[in-house]
Order: sequence, then C-alpha cells, then structure tokens
Amino acid sequence: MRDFLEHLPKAELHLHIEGSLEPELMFALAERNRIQLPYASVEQARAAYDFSDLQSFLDLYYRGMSVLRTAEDFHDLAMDYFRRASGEGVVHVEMHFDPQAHLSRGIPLPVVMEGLSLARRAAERELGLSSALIMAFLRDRPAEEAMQVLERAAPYWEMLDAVGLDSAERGNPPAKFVEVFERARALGIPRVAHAGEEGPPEYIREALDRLDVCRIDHGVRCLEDPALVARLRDEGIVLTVCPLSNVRLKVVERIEDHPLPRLLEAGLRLTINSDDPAYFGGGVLDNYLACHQAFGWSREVFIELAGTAIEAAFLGNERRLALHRQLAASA
Ligand code: HPA
Ligand SMILES: [Zn+2]
Repeated sequence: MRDFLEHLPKAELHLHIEGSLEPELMFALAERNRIQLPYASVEQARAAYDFSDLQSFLDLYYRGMSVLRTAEDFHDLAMDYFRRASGEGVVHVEMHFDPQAHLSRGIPLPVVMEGLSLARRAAERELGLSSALIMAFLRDRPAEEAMQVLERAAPYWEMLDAVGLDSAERGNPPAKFVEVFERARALGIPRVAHAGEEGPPEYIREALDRLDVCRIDHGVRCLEDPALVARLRDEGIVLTVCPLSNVRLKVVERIEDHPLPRLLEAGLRLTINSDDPAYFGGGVLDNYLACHQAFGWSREVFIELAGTAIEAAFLGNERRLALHRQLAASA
C-alpha cells in the first residue's frame, strides 16, 4: 500500500508554507541571518512541538518564521518543501502564506513574493511540480489591516489564485472579514477560509454565506450540524482535511477517532492534506498512510480522494486533464 500511495499523483490543497519550515532549515537560516533561536538544537526544537490546542501551536509557528528575512530565505523555504513533497508523489501544491506575519516583523511584501515566485518557477522547471498561491489573512488581527494588505498586494493580484483566512479561529468569525472578501470577489480573486477546525459549525455556514468561499479548510466540526452536512453534500463543497494536524492540535484525541470516515460516509467531497508538515509530524504521504492504518481504506478510496483534490485545485484545464490522466494511469 505504501508503494501505491507514494506513486499516486497527489495534489495538496491545504499547506501553510511557513509551517513547512523544518528545524534543520530553521537553524541554517538563523545562522545565515545571525538570529538567536530559543532552542539549543534541532532535537530540542522538535521536542518543543507538543501542542495543547491551535493557539499553543501558533505561538511557536510565528516564532519559528522569524528566521525568514530575505527573498532567498523564502525561496529556500518553499524549494525545500517542494523537493520533499515531490519525493513523496505530490504533483501540485497550493500554499497559503501569511503576509501580515512578515509585514509586522518589517519584511516587505515584495521580498516574500519574489522568493516564493522564484521557488514556484524552479519547482515547475526542475520537479515538474505545479503550485498555486493563497494569500491568507490573520483572523485574529483587525479586518482593516487585512484590507490594507489586500490593497498593498495590488502588484501581485494576478499571481494570487485565492485569498484565505487562517490563525486563531475561536472568537474571530468569518463575518469579521465580509468587506475584505467582497473586495477580493470584486477583483475576481477566488476565496477559501479555515472554518470548523476549532470553531463551531456556524463559522462554516458563515464562510459560505458571507465570504462566498469555494472550499472550506478543515471543516471537520460540520458533523455537529446534520443540516449543514446535507448542505455541504448537496452543494458539493470540498473540505481540505488535515488528519495529523487535527491529532497534534487535539481537535481529536487519536487518529482512530477522526471524523474522516463519517464525513466520507455522509457523501462529502474530501481531500487529505498536511497543513503544517514540519510541526505536525508528516507530509501528504504520511497523512495518507495514517488514514490507511487507522481506517483500513482501500485503494479505491484513495483514488477518489486524490481525484477530488485534482478537481478542486486552482488549475488550468490542460494541467488538470494531465493530472487526471496521470491518476488514471497509476490506479
Ligand atoms: O492549522 C492552522 N490553523 C489555523 N491557522 C493556521 N496557520 C497556520 N496553520 C494553521
Ligand atoms: Zn491550515
């Protein structure tokens, strides 16, 4: 099964590129930029990744990214991830990035964009890996700040495949960002949002109704609301689920308790993703493997999940067709 899952062409729709920063690269960049890390070693950093909830993770996530300062750093970060992902059979990556987390440290947007763009082109050329870019707003920051970031990103609007919404969910409902998402819609930029990870099912409804999103990131708490589940099924809304993330952030206690089998049984369109692979103990393949071990899913289930990811990705027709063909050939 490992061999089969490794060779399945996998599209990843839910990844925070800053969450792909492995401790080894964190230390290398800290040295290059003469930054003092709060960890004595790579091992000590990994040992600190013991989270009780989303916020306890976010604290280390924002601290970790302090080593990212130059365009070269952002290039190296993304390229390091693209190489690893490609090595485990990932053919397309849609990456969230958090401009506010960099602007607030004095890192200008062009630095981030230049580094990520260079890496995307290199990945296409050297690995045959395609990618999409999702500019995320930090929901625990003011909506006015998000609006300023969207306007500041004007030179890059054409490069954005979508805008998204991440960071601390509880107490920061999607409705807070209605104006920003309306502006994105007017600009013709698609929209996604994290909802129903730690927040209630109502946030999923709100993201659909008020932000007009085309996908829900996580969304696992929809099961608490049967009418919402029926709606997600009827409207064919895709959830980008991250099982190992949900275990590490204690959304569920054990992978065996994960709602994925119930979501699948309910007829929802699902994809499997890594979220923050450097912090949550594994990439896309590890997430697929964990599902196989926990749920005993057959090859057909994984083919369906991989197919849904290709369908729901921000891809041009030609690339989408090519990936569908690749999937059919590997199945
Ligand atoms: O898993 C996450 N949830 C919300 N915000 C995030 N920002 C990075 N990772 C995450
Ligand atoms: Zn996420």
